[in-house]
Parts: sequence; C-alpha cells; structure tokens
Amino acid sequence: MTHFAIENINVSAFDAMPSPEEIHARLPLSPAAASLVMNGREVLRNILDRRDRRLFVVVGPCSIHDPIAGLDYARRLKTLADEVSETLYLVMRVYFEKPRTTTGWKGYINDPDMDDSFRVDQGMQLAREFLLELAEIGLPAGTEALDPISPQYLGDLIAWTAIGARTTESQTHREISSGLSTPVGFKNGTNGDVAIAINAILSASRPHSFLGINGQGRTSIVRTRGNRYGHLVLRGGDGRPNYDTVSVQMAEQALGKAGLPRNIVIDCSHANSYKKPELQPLVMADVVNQVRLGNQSLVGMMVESNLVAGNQAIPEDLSQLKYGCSVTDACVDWESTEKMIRDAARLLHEVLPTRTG
Ligand SMILES: O=C[C@H](O)[C@H](O)COP(=O)(O)O
Ligand SMILES: C=C(OP(=O)(O)O)C(=O)O
Repeated sequence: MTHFAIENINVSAFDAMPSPEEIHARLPLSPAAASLVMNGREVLRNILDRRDRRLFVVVGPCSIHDPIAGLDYARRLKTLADEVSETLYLVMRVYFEKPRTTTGWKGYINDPDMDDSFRVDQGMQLAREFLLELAEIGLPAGTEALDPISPQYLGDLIAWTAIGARTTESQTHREISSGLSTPVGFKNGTNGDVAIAINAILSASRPHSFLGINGQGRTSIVRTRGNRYGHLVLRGGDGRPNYDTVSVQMAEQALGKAGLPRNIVIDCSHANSYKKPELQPLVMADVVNQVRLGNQSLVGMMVESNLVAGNQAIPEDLSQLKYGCSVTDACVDWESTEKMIRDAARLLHEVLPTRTG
C-alpha cells in the first residue's frame, strides 16, 4: 500500500520550546521588578481613568536587536524620565516582535542571532533577561503583542501593550488582549481605518474563550475576563497622517458613539510622520499644542527613537552593525529625543492643572 503524507506537508520540523514556567524558573521575576511593573500599570490605568493628569510617552527603538545598546539607551531614558516626571510618564518601547509588510527580520525573539537560525528558544530567554535588566534600571516596558503565545513567557514584565496596525482586526489578537494584564493600545489599520481599532477595543473588553497554552506549556482553553483598558492609537495610514485636530475629533466622536472612553494616543512615527523620523518632533509639538488648547482626549504619545538617527540594513557580517542604530524603521537620535520630550514637558507644565481630573 502506498503511503501519502496527508498532514504537515509544508512543515519541516517541530522543535520543542521550554515551557513558560521553565523559563520563569531560570529567570524569575525579582520583587523589585514586580513592584516596578505593577506600579507602571497602575500609573497607566490612572492616566486612562483621568486620576493622573499626565500624558504617557512610549519611547524607544523601533526594535531591540542589541541588548547592550538597548540598555545603554534605557539608562539615558531613565534619567530623562525622572527629569520630566511631573508632566510625562515615560515607558520604554521594547519591541521584540516585528510584524512585516511582506518579509524581513521578525525581531529579537524570532531570530536573536540575525542569521536566519531562528533560535526562538534563546530569543525568548534573552528577551526576558533584557526586560529584567530594564526593570532593575527602573523603567516600565511597552511592547507589541504579536505572537499569541509570547505573553505567557514575558507578560509579567510588561506594563503597556500595543496591538499593531496589521493585527488590530485579528480575532486572535483581540482575544489575547482581553486577557492581558496591561492596558492595550490598538492601532488604526495601515489603510487609516479607525473603526477596526474601535471594534477591537469593544471586543477585547468582553470575556473570551480560545486556544492557548498554560504555564506548563500545555494546550489549554484560555478563558478571559475582558480588558477595560483598551484605547486607541492613531498612527496615520494610507500615506496620510491622522494626528491633526480634525482627525482627533472624528476619533473622539467615534469612541463616544461606541460608548467607549475618549482615550487617544498619537504615534508620532509611521504614517503620522511619513516614516521620516525628523518629522516626529513636529508631530509631538502639534499634539502638545492640542492639549494646550484644551483637548482632553489625548492621553499619550509614541516615539521611535534610538541612540543614533536613521536605520541600517542588516549586514552579512554582523560586526559591521552601527552601534545604537535601528535595523527596522528609521528613528530619531538621542539628542532629538531629549529635546522633543523636554520641550513637551515644559509646554505641558502650565496646562496640566487645567486638565479634567
Ligand atoms: O514599525 C515597524 C514597521 O513599520 C513594521 O514592522 C513594518 O515594517 P516593514 O514594512 O518594513 O515590513
Ligand atoms: C509595527 C509597528 O507599528 P504599526 O503597527 O503602526 O505599523 C511598530 O510600532 O513597530
């Protein structure tokens, strides 16, 4: 009798991963990290509930590829975070998973050696090590939840989560968000569609039951309670920005119509700056000006920033990588980051007391 392969025809291997509990046991959450993460989430919830009048800023590299440079960045950001803490709450952008338009490097977890060896097992452990060190430095982390299983490995170290423009409409990502322990920012679609993000916030606010894994790595029916801290992130789309007052007001109206809190974060990067990093300070200045003119729905901003401006292609010889420079989207450099955030903090100082509490 002839045997035909009938399943997994296009799968070349199943390589076992250590379970979340095994990785947690190797790299346990320290008491200091636990309290930093819990405090970070609480501040963010307070901002979204208007018990804290500050704005939060998720700022940092488009992606982490070199932990030494990433932590060098983090130490500088911590000094800046302390300096502006009266008006702005800084969360470091720690993106380990990159959604690609077609193909490309998918991030530090997927391919930590950047050589197509795809050591996800090592990447997950290295990502956890990075987050633990970041917590020791004293900064909360914000990340994109792209892989539906990663939160079981890293979720205890995350204070803010984004669902990206390419996955906001995905049921899987809405389900995961309904169970995440952090506030979740849903981006509008790459074509500028805000309605999908509003539907995502509504969906994630409800309980769901879906397939996932538990701490032992066993396939489980995950049953969630719903996450009431979903909010909208405007990132522009279809080559056009949407941080202007008219777009913001339309988004406010859409949130109100859906019965959702009017909580809007502006991503200063991506289509809001035509992917030109040098325009990000202008977007931030405009958002700050809208707050100064009385806008009450703008609660946060996002910036793609690194030690060095621009980006670089991943070279074959990794020793040729430029230190502190993005290997994904182009970023603003450290000096511009300091200036734009200091300017924002100074300008917001006088208006924060007049924001609705
Ligand atoms: O911020 C990151 C990128 O915009 C996103 O991962 C898409 O990148 P790509 O269009 O280069 O694939
Ligand atoms: C992929 C990202 O953004 P977006 O989903 O808005 O394209 C990102 O911020 O890395």
